Amino acid sequence: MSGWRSREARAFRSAWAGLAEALRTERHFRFHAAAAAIVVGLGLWLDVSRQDWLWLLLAIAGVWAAELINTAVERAVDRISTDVHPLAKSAKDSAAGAVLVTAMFAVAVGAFVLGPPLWRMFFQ
Ligand SMILES: Nc1ncnc2c1ncn2[C@@H]1O[C@H](COP(=O)(O)OP(=O)(O)OP(=O)(O)O)[C@@H](O)[C@H]1O
Repeated sequence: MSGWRSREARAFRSAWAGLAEALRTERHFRFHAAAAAIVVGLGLWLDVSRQDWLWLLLAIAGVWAAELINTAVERAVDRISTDVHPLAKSAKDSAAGAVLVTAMFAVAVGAFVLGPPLWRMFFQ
């Protein structure tokens, strides 16, 4: 393999390892992965439109990406020092806030996209 290709392959393997490690070690990430699996299952079952799939996938990707960045911030902060410090708290709280924002967006998308067909199915 050429140098460029092997560098790309290594970068891809590292990125994949980061995702796999988060799945293995981060409780919150596993929760989001399970939620995503349920949403995808519901989307298939309710046969949502292609446009709605884009919203659902955007919401899932946003939460996963924010959760991975949150994990990276937590580990980088702890790598520097585990001492209690207001800046360490601020960095971790901000990163957690990013996850919260994307999770709220995902809940809204889920309610808009899956709410009406679920309502029709169970109550009409
Ligand atoms: N070094 C620190 N200095 C001050 N406050 C901290 C420090 N480390 C953590 N905290 C506070 O504790 C909270 C939880 O931090 P922690 O590193 O345990 O992450 P977590 O949210 O429990 O995530 P996880 O369960 O994925 O490890 C942070 O959001 C922050 O408010």
